[in-house]
Amino acid sequence: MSSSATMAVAEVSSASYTKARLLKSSQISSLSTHLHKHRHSAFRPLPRTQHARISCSVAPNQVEAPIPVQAKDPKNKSDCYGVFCLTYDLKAEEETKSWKKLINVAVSGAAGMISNHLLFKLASGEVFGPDQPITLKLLGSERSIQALEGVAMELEDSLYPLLREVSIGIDPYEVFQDAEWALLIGAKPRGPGMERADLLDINGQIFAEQGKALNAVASRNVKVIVVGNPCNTNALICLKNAPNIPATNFHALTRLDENRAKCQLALKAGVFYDKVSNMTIWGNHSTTQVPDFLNARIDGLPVKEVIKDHKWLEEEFTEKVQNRGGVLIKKWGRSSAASTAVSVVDAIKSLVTPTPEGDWFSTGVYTNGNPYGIAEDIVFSMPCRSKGDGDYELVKEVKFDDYLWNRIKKSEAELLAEKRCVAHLTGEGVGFCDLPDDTMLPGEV
Ligand SMILES: NC(=O)C1=CN([C@@H]2O[C@H](COP(=O)(O)OP(=O)(O)OC[C@H]3O[C@@H](n4cnc5c(N)ncnc54)[C@H](OP(=O)(O)O)[C@@H]3O)[C@@H](O)[C@H]2O)C=CC1
Ligand SMILES: O=C([O-])CC(=O)C(=O)O
Repeated sequence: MSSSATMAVAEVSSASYTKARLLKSSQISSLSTHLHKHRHSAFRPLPRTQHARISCSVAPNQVEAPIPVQAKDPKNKSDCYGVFCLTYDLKAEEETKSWKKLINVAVSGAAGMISNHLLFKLASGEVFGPDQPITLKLLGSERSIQALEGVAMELEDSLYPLLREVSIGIDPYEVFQDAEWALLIGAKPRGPGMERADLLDINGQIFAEQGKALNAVASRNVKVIVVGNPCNTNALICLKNAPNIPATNFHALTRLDENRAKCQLALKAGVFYDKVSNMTIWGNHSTTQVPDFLNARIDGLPVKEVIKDHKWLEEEFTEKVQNRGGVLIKKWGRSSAASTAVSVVDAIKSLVTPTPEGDWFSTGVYTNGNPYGIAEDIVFSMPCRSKGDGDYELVKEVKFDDYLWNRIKKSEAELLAEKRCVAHLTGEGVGFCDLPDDTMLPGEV
């Protein structure tokens, strides 16, 4: 069925929304963009017109007039934004076997810089594929709700055929409802003079609340990618607050570090970066992270056989990757946003497509029964493979030498200290911060 056939829409007035509060006219765009009600939201504008789901039963190459269906019970009607309230009966489309079932993707910090790149990639089909319709559920805050409306308007204006529904809200218990992917990007940036312990506490509270919300309302198999820093410990807090979701479903984003490491090795070896494989980032997404040149390969060969300057590998290369984010901030005046969004795309794709034979990817995952001897009960970046089903397994065939292992232990010590610092947020007692030294996020150098 052509996408134009699937896009037949109509709108139905619903008298049943008697409790509706009207948007101020200045808040209503010419496209009738609006927010629907938000149960716990401080910001609860409601539309003048209720749009109902439309049945669109068509045979291939035929477009039938859309058949209005009963407006849903307002209590059950999911929130939606503007043109995305005009939806399609996917069941009819599924009969054609050409579309997959709609997938629900929740994004926090949706009005931020990373999201400004990521959302458009998600909507375009670049991430989940050209036959995968998508719902975007965008989480903001009172501070960002206007900006979030702007984001939703830009999504409307982009006319993505795969983007079927967009909702915006400030309550994670609403926005995360039935989420199958949760991309947790929103977090307070560390300001001048702020202690790492303060950042852990402030952002930890955000991730504790969001973990609880996911636990309560998300799909039982939701995959969670934590981007907001400090992402490893935020991911740990999140998973501890979501005991009904498998801990293996939580990831801290270290894919940007992997991509940065591949780029530096390619530059040094004088090859295009697609020749670099088996790149592991071990540990924390911080300046203690360990880009592993012992197991990585260039054109199928061990890196150390291709790059003979081992001093460069141990010193310059490692520091370059660890500090790349900070150097970029100095140039740009803000942290990596586009390349982070690209790396989120890579991270998701690595989980939904089978890993190429012999290769692997890095992601920060829960260390429960890891084969390497890394401390249990933290979120640590390690080498993984996926069958493409959204899950992963740890790669066993990696080797260690003293250099690599000592570095891994340093990052492990940092993560254990971060964990002690947030014990009050993981339900494990009183938080006590004895961070080894004030190690930094990649962007803080
Ligand atoms: N893991 C990785 O590889 C990388 C991680 N990052 C991290 O990703 C996160 C987002 O980066 P980016 O999109 O560039 O940042 P932005 O500053 O553009 O957006 C961050 C969003 O976080 C939200 N936020 C939540 N709590 C607060 C708070 N207390 N104060 C201010 N804002 C808050 C805001 O949204 P709202 O008001 O809607 O809640 C804001 O829009 C940061 O933590 C950054 O350090 C960045 C690059 C790489
Ligand atoms: O510290 C930051 O916000 C930026 C960051 O994580 C990175 O560039 O890797």
